[in-house]
Amino acid sequence: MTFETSTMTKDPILKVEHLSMRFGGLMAINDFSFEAARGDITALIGPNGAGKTTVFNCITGFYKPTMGMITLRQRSGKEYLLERLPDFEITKQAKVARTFQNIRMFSGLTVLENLLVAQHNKLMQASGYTLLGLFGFPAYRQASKESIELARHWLEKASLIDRADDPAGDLPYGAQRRLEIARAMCTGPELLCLDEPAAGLNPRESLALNQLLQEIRRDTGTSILLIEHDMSVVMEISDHVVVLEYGQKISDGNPDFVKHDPKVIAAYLGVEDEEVEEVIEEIEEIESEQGGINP
Ligand SMILES: Nc1ncnc2c1ncn2[C@@H]1O[C@H](COP(=O)(O)OP(=O)(O)OP(=O)(O)O)[C@@H](O)[C@H]1O
Repeated sequence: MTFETSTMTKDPILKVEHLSMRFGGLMAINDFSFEAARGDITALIGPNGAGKTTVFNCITGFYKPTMGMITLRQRSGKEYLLERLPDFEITKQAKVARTFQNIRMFSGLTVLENLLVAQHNKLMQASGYTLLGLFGFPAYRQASKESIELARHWLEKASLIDRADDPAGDLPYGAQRRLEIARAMCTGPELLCLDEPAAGLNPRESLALNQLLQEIRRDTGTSILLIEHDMSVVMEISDHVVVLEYGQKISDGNPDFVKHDPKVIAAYLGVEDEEVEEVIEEIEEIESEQGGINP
């Protein structure tokens, strides 16, 4: 289950090139390009309505972009042009998993059952897609055993093992968010896309989320792309931050670079360019007093 960090390369797993998305008269994304490195946690941030979810929806196949190329390169070297694939193939073949801004799970099923449902494709394949296969094939029995083991593994990682037999809908909000991530991990993704995973979490739940994501990166080498408004999460766990404003990229670099970038500060605070220097000075003062800032 562990990934050899020594074999981890910094080649891009995802390349988004000249992406544009038009909704009628609105150009929601305009000639947007960025790369996410394999094994990194890359954060996509920006003010409300900047276009972050639209970019996610293009990557995961919910929208077909008006223009542009989205290339996913797996560890094996196999490449997929995501803008040409239907969404189910993006999950199944290209191995991109996602979670949503609003939690989506089977709340009447148990926590464990939610993770087994996520492995449905693998189990059906092992059954040979026949009823007889479901009952008779040793391959199915083996796959079924492996699915339960994988589910238990991710329940432990997400600190949910004690709740395995409870209905998913009974879990507290932060635990439901971790369940969504555990469920996505059960599909064995190469790229995990998380849409605002920290939304609505209290500080303790937020810390548990940070730890889970860092563990996923460290132990599996899975690349993570996340949209997040909570800057404490972004700055704490990201290797790379890309900033969008009005559908265009305004900054791209490591968290330290981005949080001091005048363009980012101006975008978040809505101040004029000439006021930015003044604001940076104020922020630096606060930073030296408190030991950390958010743009
Ligand atoms: N299906 C759609 N049809 C029409 N306009 C849309 C659609 N989806 C998004 N938009 C518009 O595209 C722009 C970007 O929206 P998007 O949801 O991608 O921004 P966001 O950065 O994710 O915002 P937030 O942080 O508030 O979630 C907005 O002006 C939004 O109203």
